[in-house]
Amino acid sequence: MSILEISNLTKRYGEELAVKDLSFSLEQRTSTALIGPNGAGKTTTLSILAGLLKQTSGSVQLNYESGIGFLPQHPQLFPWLTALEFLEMAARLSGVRAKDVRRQSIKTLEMVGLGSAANKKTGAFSGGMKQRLGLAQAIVHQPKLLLLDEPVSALDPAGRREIMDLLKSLQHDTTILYSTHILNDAEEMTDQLLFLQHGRLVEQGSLAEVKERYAEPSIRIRFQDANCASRFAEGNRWHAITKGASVVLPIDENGPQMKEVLSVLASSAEGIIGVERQKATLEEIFLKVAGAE
Ligand SMILES: Nc1ncnc2c1ncn2[C@@H]1O[C@H](COP(=O)(O)OP(=O)(O)OP(=O)(O)O)[C@@H](O)[C@H]1O
Repeated sequence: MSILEISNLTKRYGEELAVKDLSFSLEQRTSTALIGPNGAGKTTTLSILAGLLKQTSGSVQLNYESGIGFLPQHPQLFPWLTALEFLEMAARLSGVRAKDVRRQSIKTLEMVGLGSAANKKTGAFSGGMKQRLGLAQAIVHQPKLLLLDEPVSALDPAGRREIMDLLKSLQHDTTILYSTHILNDAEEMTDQLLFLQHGRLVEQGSLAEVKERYAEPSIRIRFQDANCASRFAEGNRWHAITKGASVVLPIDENGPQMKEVLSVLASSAEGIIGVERQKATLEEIFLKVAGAE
């Protein structure tokens, strides 16, 4: 069952059309990545869904009663409060029962890796710590729907890893819609991908579907080192692209040219480690989708 249905959502800021005729739905307990370049309309969409902004037209239908958790792109924390004071306030505002506020706040701070900073003032927090506390206020009341605007962009790789793992652990009973610029993260946790460009949905589907749609037949030949790779690529007739110690050939592994490539590899190339089918990364697909507009 879908938990949220968005139909023909449009938002204008005066003359500026920030979101155009957007339709999609979120199935229960799935995660959806909203990706797109700067100004694509991600924040506008999430803010409408969170009820902070009113759409110009179109509908948002929420098919359940319980609350929503929202992490804005730049969470407002009160610098004079400690992390625990802030989170207790957020817990009360989002309807956590008075007797559970303290326990639930401490538990949530621990979940986001801020257990030892509970009594520090948020004014002294680093960007990453602020992001974690922002996430804590979004999940402190255990919402069934989480809307997260760039949840990991302010974090370093280790912090991103930790928060992605936390989000994945929430997935079993939460529906998550998050925007991100970091395509590796989207690749890691997503049941549905939504590509926004100039406010329009330009591509949509599961990661596997989208990858299949943009898959271009090619093979990657891995060599011991970059010298072997460039020697093989030199003067070749397959439009080879050398990438470090690998050579990518834009040919179909099941096509007629493959036999020829294999016979050259068998007879002359040194330092070959392996041959594999080349898979498109989300980054490459994103550039293609964005470039095609
Ligand atoms: N309050 C506003 N008034 C006027 N125009 C706005 C306002 N907020 C956003 N816009 C415009 O709407 C468009 C979409 O902006 P939005 O912030 O939703 O994009 P985004 O995908 O979240 O971008 P980013 O990745 O940079 O956060 C942009 O062209 C932006 O300039």
